[in-house]
Amino acid sequence: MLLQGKTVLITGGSQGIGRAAAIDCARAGADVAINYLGDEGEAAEVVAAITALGRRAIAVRSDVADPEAAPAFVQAAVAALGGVDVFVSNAGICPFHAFLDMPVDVLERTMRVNLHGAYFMVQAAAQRMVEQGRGGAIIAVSSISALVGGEYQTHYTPTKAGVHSLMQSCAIALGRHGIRCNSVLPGTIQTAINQDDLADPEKRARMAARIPLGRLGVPEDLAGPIVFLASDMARYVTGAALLVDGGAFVNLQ
Ligand SMILES: NC(=O)C1=CN([C@@H]2O[C@H](COP(=O)(O)OP(=O)(O)OC[C@H]3O[C@@H](n4cnc5c(N)ncnc54)[C@H](OP(=O)(O)O)[C@@H]3O)[C@@H](O)[C@H]2O)C=CC1
Ligand SMILES: C[C@H](O)[C@@H]1OC(=O)[C@H](O)[C@@H]1O
Repeated sequence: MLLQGKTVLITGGSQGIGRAAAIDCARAGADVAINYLGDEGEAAEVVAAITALGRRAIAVRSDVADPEAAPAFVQAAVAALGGVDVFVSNAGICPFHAFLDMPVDVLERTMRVNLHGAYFMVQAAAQRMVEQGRGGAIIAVSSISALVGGEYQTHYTPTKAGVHSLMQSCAIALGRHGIRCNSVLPGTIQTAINQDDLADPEKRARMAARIPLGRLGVPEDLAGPIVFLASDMARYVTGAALLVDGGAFVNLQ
């Protein structure tokens, strides 16, 4: 099994992409700690699903935007599961809004959760990995939006470009410790984050029409690429960005 004996930490693991990644990491042999913010019931379901696979799991409720949350999450995972081998920085929000009247609080919250939150969490995980002295793998969930714009995502796309850039710089800073840092760039994946946006049938059809593989993504489409980057199969891969978008990005005409 690709992640046998590893401990994986995932932020935003209670639903969507984080949930699918948490369960597939467990299926690949890992014990898993998830962080989440809102629904305790959903987090408990993920823990139950992982336990049913014969792996250990914990859920820690905290806001990734809070700098104190990062060391606390890592410490809780170490206390319960024994260490940190893989860290997946996934938690994120995308409150769609027009540019010209963007409220300051929406802009700042999006930056704090998506970018500052990723920074604090990745830093705390890396500190622990360096202390352990056995290397590790860090994967950030960036986006196709790191490479292309969105009319109602002017506050969001810079955070995703930032997360991608964070992984590139961390690959350099942490390479000497045997810690690999990569990002995945999902296209449009049907989750709670875009439920309202994709409720417009015309927009949904337009988004799907530009995807060569012929459909929008589902969270499970990200799980395989994340497990791969977490595993020793990717042992010489660092500083890379893996588009997981059904081909949407390359489809100009
Ligand atoms: N869906 C898509 O099309 C794409 C998504 N992405 C990225 O994937 C990541 C996951 O998104 P997705 O699965 O779609 O979204 P979901 O809304 O389904 O899941 C988001 C997860 O993040 C958690 N979360 C949100 N805010 C915080 C916070 N402040 N602190 C801790 N946890 C938090 C949520 O917890 P809770 O539910 O408890 O609040 C939930 O577990 C995001 O970074 C997003 O930007 C990238 C490209 C495309
Ligand atoms: C939330 C969006 O639907 C989703 O998030 C992204 O990062 C991409 O822009 C997707 O379209």
